Amino acid sequence: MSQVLQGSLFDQAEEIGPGPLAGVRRTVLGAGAWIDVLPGWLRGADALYERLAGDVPWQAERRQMYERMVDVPRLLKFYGAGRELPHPALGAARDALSAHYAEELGEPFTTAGLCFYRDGRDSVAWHGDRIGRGAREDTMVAIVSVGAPRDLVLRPVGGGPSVRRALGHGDLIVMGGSCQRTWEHAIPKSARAVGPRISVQFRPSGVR
Ligand SMILES: O=C(O)CCC(=O)C(=O)O
Ligand SMILES: [Fe+2]
Repeated sequence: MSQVLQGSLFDQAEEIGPGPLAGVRRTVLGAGAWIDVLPGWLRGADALYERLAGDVPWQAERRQMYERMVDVPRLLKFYGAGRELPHPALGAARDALSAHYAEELGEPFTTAGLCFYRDGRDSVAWHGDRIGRGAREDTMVAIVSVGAPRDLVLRPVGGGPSVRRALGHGDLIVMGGSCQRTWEHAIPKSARAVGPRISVQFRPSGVR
């Protein structure tokens, strides 16, 4: 077993890679939206966290917010279709998801967006992934999380009860159906001392 895995309470797997998808559980959110969740899908998640934290050329970005330029509160790296991913386990995960959802999605997952939440101050504000086709069409966004758990919260556009899932340590969540149009999602800031988390979002081409 590699040095990096020793002392891990969560994940003693020697191989880094996706497990079977048979255990994935669907929750129907309503308005044509659903989420599929499979805790601990990615084996060796602690080791993968270490590799991605160290190897990915993370980028700090600034974005216009009204009149001001502000720091994006997380680090980012986007891999477009056909680009080599920073660890082979991510390609294996993408391909396993593409195979599992082939019939329902009708196209493969092709891109990988990576986010690095350094601590509880890093976050993603409420949004749907609507830069591309997700604004008009049903689609899927599959997210694998490594590192410490952070809450992903979903709420219906226009109000209603929210849905919360703590994601880390190799957990999978897939947002599907109308989820990007009819629901919003966020990773809220946390006042608690939370460890770092990396998420990998797989999307079909043209969804962003
Ligand atoms: O980190 C996550 O799990 C969510 C990221 C997200 O919603 C996005 O990048 O669009
Ligand atoms: Fe998103």
